Amino acid sequence: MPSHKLNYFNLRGRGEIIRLIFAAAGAEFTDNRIEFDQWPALKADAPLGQLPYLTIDDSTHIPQSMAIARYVARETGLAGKNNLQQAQADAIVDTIMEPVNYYWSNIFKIQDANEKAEAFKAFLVDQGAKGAKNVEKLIGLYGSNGYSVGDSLTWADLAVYDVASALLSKHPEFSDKFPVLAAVYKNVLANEKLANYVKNRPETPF
Ligand SMILES: N[C@@H](CCC(=O)N[C@@H](CS)C(=O)NCC(=O)O)C(=O)O
Repeated sequence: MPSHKLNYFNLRGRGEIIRLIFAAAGAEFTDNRIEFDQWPALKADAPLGQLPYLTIDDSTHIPQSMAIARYVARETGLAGKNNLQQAQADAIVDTIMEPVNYYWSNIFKIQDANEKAEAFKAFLVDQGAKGAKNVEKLIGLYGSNGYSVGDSLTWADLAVYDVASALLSKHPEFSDKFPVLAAVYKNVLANEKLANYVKNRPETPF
């Protein structure tokens, strides 16, 4: 395997799905966490002036979190066992990313704390719930035994875990509403490598 360096802020954000894939595979990578005050001086090095980007063999740079995650999943055998499973995993990830992208574009940037809390509450009952139901529907069609696709771990499980953990840590009551997501979440944490990674990763606000 070539060498990999993930360049991202010291946050989970759009970079954590990529770290989770490396961790699940037990694959080596350099986790280059950039502090906000370092970023202005480094921005010009990023292919699109944004993070994350992945540096392969110290020479090639790939931007876009989902393109990087899909590449790492393929490199590590976590993309799905065949072309069909890969499409199923992609469909699940795209479905999860719809509410997540809505959150980043519309809720995250609200400055006023009360307004933000109200907007987040509304988000959970509309975009959030719709996204979760759609993901549960796809997992019902493609997955089994706590796996989103087929009967083994794929990056779709890690995407479900990443989003569900942000939600379930603040709103544990959602496990009753979304039992299929909660089962994938539990299954991911039953994986020793992932449980260790999650236990030892840096604490960040999001
Ligand atoms: N579509 C891109 C979005 C990347 C993005 O919005 N990155 C933000 C951080 S999450 C960023 O680099 N912000 C700093 C900047 O634009 O200078 C992806 O998924 O990677």
